[in-house]
Amino acid sequence: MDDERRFQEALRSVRVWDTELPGFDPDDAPEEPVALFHRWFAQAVAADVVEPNTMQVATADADGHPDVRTVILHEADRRGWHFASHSGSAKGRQLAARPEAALHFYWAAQGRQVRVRGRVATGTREEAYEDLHARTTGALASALVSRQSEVLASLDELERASAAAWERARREPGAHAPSWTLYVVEPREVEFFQGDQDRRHIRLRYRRTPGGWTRELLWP
Ligand SMILES: Cc1cc2nc3c(=O)[nH]c(=O)nc-3n(C[C@H](O)[C@H](O)[C@H](O)COP(=O)(O)O)c2cc1C
Repeated sequence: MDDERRFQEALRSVRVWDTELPGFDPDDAPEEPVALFHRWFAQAVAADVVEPNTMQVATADADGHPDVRTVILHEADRRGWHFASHSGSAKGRQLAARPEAALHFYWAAQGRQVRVRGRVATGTREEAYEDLHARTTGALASALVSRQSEVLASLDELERASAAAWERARREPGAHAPSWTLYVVEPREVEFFQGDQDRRHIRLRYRRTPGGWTRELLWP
């Protein structure tokens, strides 16, 4: 059997939501989307969802071509959804030129998806510093290797730069990582999707309106 055939068989053998899924009553949803996100996040942790704090961030480049990657959620509050990265990376440059993003969470064990769209605010240098130094030595070492998304000549070069960054992070825990930047996606629209075995999926969208948030159901 060739690889393509094996791939197709593996693909068709996968079942989606072949498990007990939680319910979701939109009438019981709070007025603000971040409150529902907090509720769902706590339920994801309780349900042992693997790495529920990872999310996909979509941006667009100067030609309008979409781009997407995974990052770690650092906070979700009234301001928005926070993550951190290097200002010189592809996403950093794209956000500097066009500060708009979409976020995506998928928690498979619960058949839940959360989507956020909005403008992206850049945190201050102090906020980025505080955010980074509240994290692990590994996070600091990684931030000190600041050439994210540049072409790498060899794995040896990475090995040397990483070893030097770990050594510095251990010796100088207060070191600055100048390109490390905090980004906050300020929600304009947030959608909560609850999958259902009978495919009567529930979608609840929050839209920011002058008076606050409008909630509406969407056809699945
Ligand atoms: C689970 C996981 C978590 C990640 N977290 C971050 C993160 O918090 N910040 C970050 O800059 N990159 C993170 N990355 C790496 C990004 O996905 C991506 O490779 C990198 O940021 C370069 O993206 P860009 O070229 O679009 O800028 C993570 C990757 C994975 C798989």
